[in-house]
Parts: sequence; structure tokens; C-alpha cells
Amino acid sequence: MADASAAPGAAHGAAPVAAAVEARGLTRRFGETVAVAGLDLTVGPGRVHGLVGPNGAGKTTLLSMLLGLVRPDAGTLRLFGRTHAEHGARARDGVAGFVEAPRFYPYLTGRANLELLAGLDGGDARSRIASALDVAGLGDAVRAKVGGYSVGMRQRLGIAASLLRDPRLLILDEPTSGLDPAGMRDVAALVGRLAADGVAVLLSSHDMDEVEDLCDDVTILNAGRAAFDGTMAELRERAPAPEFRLTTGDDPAALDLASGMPELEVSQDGDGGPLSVRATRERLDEYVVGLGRAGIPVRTLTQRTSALKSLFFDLTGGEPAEPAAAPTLEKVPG
Ligand SMILES: Nc1ncnc2c1ncn2[C@@H]1O[C@H](COP(=O)(O)OP(=O)(O)OP(=O)(O)O)[C@@H](O)[C@H]1O
Repeated sequence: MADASAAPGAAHGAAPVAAAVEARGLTRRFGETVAVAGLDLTVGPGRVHGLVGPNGAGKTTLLSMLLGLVRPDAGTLRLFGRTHAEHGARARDGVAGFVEAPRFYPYLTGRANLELLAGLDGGDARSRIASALDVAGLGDAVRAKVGGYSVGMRQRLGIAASLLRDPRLLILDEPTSGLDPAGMRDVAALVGRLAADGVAVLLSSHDMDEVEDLCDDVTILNAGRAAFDGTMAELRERAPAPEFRLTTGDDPAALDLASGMPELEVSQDGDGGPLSVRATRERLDEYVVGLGRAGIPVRTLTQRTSALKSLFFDLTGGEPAEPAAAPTLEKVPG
């Protein structure tokens, strides 16, 4: 685990900066279901922390507890060193974000929704509207009614709404759900810029590859517990070799060749389907070259799972969660 709570400046004798999130033994039940089961989580300033897990793993419940929407049954939760018990509503100063889909008044424009929120927030939130809209890349859609927004545009408006609060901890539940690839790149760039400014970002995602691209640290949740908690680099180290599907012109010969090669696992189901190959890219290259040399035709070769997805399966025994709503590609309402 990265020492994400380590304070910048602490090494120089400056006062330590509290972690954005420090949860210990955090627990939440719904009747018989233990949604979050004694979870420890630390998110340091300037870190981008990913939360992945199968459906029902407890991601939304955890994020809801951090946003103060759901009360923990047990455990302690400190946000920048503050607890709800000691500081009341002030425990969430500097914390913004959304869980599930961000909600707005559908009959108001995007801008009018933000103006309403800024009015409720008070302070200098109003002065941040223009820059929040700009950063979230809503374009002309800010003048259209939210009722006509795509999922992606709502996500962008949700991010803009969070930025009004000038957060030091930004909590995003599947922020790229419903975004097209350009929108995903925008969100990635935005998250990177915020983190570079010292903002801690905690985001959930159903996409291991996205988490790998965006995040410094990752918690893989399974049944309310952390099946993995550490840096992306540590996760990569633990990842098994990726799995490939291979079809050849002579499977018995291909299996025979593989048996003499190191760090290569080749197998075939009884039904005579494609060969399954587990190997690093380097070992796979050697194998494919070897097949060619031996005159064994390679017909198709596809990657079945990335290394991180393989690890995810190993740790959780399941697929990463599907997004809650079927995403639609974003459209700017006319
Ligand atoms: N309000 C609630 N009432 C009853 N059970 C709940 C409630 N909220 C969550 N749960 C249960 O708690 C567990 C964790 O749910 P949660 O929504 O936090 O998981 P998740 O990882 O966000 O799942 P998904 O990816 O499907 O959104 C599930 O078994 C869920 O059914």
C-alpha cells in the first residue's frame, strides 16, 4: 500500500497534512446484508484512487457514506482529519461529488441548475460557475434544458456542480459512464489536472482498463471488503499473465511445441475450441514465431483478458460491475 496518507512537507518538518479520507473498520448493513464490512481506506491529497468491484460489492454505499448520504453503522471516518461526531456538517467542508447519476431539475437549463446550486452553497460558488462549466466542457448545452441531456451531458454537469464547491476531495461514481471516447479523455484530463493541484479524487468505475489509466491507487471491493488495496504499480506486479485465444491449423502440434517452452501455458477445452494461451507478451511472441518456424499456421490470435482483468477475476471471482444504466453516447442537445 502506498503511504498515501504521508503528508507532503512532513519530511521537511512542516505540520502533517491530514489524509483526505481515512476510514477504519467502516461498516454499513442493510437488514441482513453487510454492504460494507469493516473497510479500511486511505486517500491522500493529490491521489487519484479507483474503486472497482462486481455489482453489489459496496461501492455506492461506501461513496454515499463519504458524502454523508448514508450513516456508517460502525467504524471511524475522517475527512481531512474531521469526523462527523466532532465537527457535524463541517466534517464535509471541501468534499463534493455524486453517487449514481447526478440529479438536476429537468425543466431548467444546465446553467440555471448550477446557479440554483451556487445560491444554495453560498460563499463564492457563483464566481466559479463559468470556470466549472468550462472545465466540464458542456459547450452550448448549458443553455438547453437538462431534461434533454444525454447520460454523458448529465455526467459533465454533475462534475461542473461538484467543482462549484472548490473541492479538495472529489467523489465520482462512474464519472465516465455514458461518455464517448472524447468525453472519457476530457474526464481523464480533468481528473489529472485536479490531482496535480492537490485535489484527492476517489472514483468508482466498472472498467479496469480505465482505472489503470486514471488512478494512482486502487481498491478492489468484493462483498464489502477490500480484496486488494494498494498502488497501481503493486497491482500490476501481482497480475498474472494475460490470456489469449489462439486458433491454428494444427492444434496438437501447437500444444506439443508449447510443452517445451518456458513460462507458457497452453491448453484446450475438450470440445476442440480455440487454444487458451497464458503468457507475457514476450513469451507469446516467441511462441508465435516458433509456430511459424515449425510450419504451424496461426489463424487468429486475440487477447481475452488484460492482466489486470485476470487479476480482478482471481480476486473477486466475477466480472467488474456493469454500469447501472445502459450508457448512451453523449449528444449535445440542439
Ligand atoms: N438502500 C438499500 N437497501 C437495501 N439494500 C441495499 C441498499 N443499498 C445497497 N444495498 C445492498 O448492499 C449491497 C451493496 O450495494 P452497493 O449498491 O453499495 O454496491 P455497488 O458495488 O455499488 O453495486 P453496483 O455496481 O451494482 O452499483 C448490495 O447487496 C445491495 O443490494
